[in-house]
Amino acid sequence: MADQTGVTDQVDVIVVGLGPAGEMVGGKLAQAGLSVLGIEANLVGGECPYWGCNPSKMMIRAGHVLTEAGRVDQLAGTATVAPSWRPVAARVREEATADWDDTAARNRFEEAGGAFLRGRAELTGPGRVSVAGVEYAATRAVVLAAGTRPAIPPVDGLAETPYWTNREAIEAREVPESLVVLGGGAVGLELAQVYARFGAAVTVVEAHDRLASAEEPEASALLQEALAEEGITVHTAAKVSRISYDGAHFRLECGDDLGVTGQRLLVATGRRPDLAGLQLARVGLDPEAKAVAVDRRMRAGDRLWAVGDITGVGMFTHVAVYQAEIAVRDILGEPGPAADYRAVPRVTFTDPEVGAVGMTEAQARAAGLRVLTGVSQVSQTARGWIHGPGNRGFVKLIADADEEVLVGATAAGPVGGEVLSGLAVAVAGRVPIDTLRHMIYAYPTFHRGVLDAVRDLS
Ligand SMILES: Cc1cc2nc3c(=O)[nH]c(=O)nc-3n(C[C@H](O)[C@H](O)[C@H](O)COP(=O)(O)OP(=O)(O)OC[C@H]3O[C@@H](n4cnc5c(N)ncnc54)[C@H](O)[C@@H]3O)c2cc1C
Ligand SMILES: NC(=O)c1ccc[n+]([C@@H]2O[C@H](COP(=O)([O-])OP(=O)(O)OC[C@H]3O[C@@H](n4cnc5c(N)ncnc54)[C@H](O)[C@@H]3O)[C@@H](O)[C@H]2O)c1
Repeated sequence: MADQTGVTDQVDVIVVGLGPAGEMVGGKLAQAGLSVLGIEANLVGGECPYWGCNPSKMMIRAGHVLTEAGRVDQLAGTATVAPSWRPVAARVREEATADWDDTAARNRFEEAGGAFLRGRAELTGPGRVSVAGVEYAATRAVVLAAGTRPAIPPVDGLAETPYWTNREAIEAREVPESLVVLGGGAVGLELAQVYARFGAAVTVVEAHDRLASAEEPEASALLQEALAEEGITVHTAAKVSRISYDGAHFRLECGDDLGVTGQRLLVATGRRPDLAGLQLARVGLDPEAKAVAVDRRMRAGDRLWAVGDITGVGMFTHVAVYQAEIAVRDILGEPGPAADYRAVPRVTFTDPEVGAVGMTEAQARAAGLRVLTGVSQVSQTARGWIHGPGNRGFVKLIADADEEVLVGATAAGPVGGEVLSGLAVAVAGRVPIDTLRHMIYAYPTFHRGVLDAVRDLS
């Protein structure tokens, strides 16, 4: 096999899937001296560098530049802005993805000492995996790191249409005249705003009664307002009953009185692992489960570990690589802390950017905590006032009144994901609220809004 180098049928460790999680586990175990076989069906690096985090953030960066340039008239003179998708598509091709070529990542893995096999793996039993009918055995560990794929809802007609997932949206060489985005979560919102900023007439259709429903309701309201201001149409609580395509346009039927049309349709309704395809039942695990259940050391069974999105936790690259480090330590028998998800940070890179960590207010109340909340508005801070146009946002803190620590926080605004950093430390480190109230915050920063929110806790 052309893609097969130094592959033997018995190794210490087999890693199934070389996305951010599997690449890290495989590379580190190989560097530690174990014989590692890494199996990847598609591109070494996974979803994040080729169709996820990196190219989408390059697109978002370009959209932000356009919007900032549009504010010159209000702040600094005059500017004429003429959006062009050409440099964006070129940068995604040339800089982010090397035209979807994983040679560099594969070399990196092999230079770390791993043996690489391109193919789709399935489990054949404990410690055993097969690819294209050839079986491989691992004496020490099989690590499942097969990630997820888009969850396509069973809407009548959808499967017969040429809909986009994140992959086509990232690979696009042109901006459609109109785009319908099904799903108002992270993928849908980030890409909806990018495409709108480059001239598409965008409609977001969300089943839940608010956008970004995993986050604070204040974040949902903020995003809805910001998107509307940019001309994006948002339908929430929309139940799509049928989708059709007439060769030029998609049409979504949402009940009796709403029909939505667009030249392209992006389906962004979540992601699921393909557990049946991995033949999970052959190692005694439930292939119908939503994710592979793991303990706090990423163990999923006898000589079996799972890391990354396939575990259903977080579904972020930073969680995937966090779990990978824990699995590496556990497989090597090294000491170190077990997984702790109390302070998982997450950022939706819209404008305003929504950063959050730990629990939302609703989650804290559902957990039975005696909850205090504190809110400040970016526009009412000195920095927000100086910033002017584009200063929408807030800080919301969730505190455990008995423990006198923060258990969650949201920082939404121009650099919400960066403001989040201190809040993530406060939640992870259980910094006493009294300390947060009496420490010094640099003037005039966006993060000074945290002090106003701390003072507002009640
Ligand atoms: C549009 C978009 C934007 C995103 N933006 C961000 C962001 O800004 N920040 C963030 O933290 N996260 C972001 N994410 C999420 C991030 O991409 C994932 O959390 C991350 O890629 C998970 O890594 P993973 O290794 O678990 O899985 P994946 O990256 O999905 O990698 C799994 C790999 O396993 C391979 N595979 C699957 N089945 C098999 C098999 N049977 N045999 C062999 N190989 C197999 C796949 O081909 C794939 O390469 C984004 C996702 C999307 C879709
Ligand atoms: N910035 C980031 O870190 C980032 C960016 C993009 C994606 N991601 C990750 O990728 C994963 C997938 O993102 P996603 O946005 O696809 O999933 P998601 O679960 O975040 O959002 C999916 C949305 O689609 C809606 N939905 C589901 N079925 C629907 C239907 N039939 N009609 C209308 N709406 C429907 C849901 O209510 C939800 O709001 C996320 O878990 C996220 O962790 C992260």
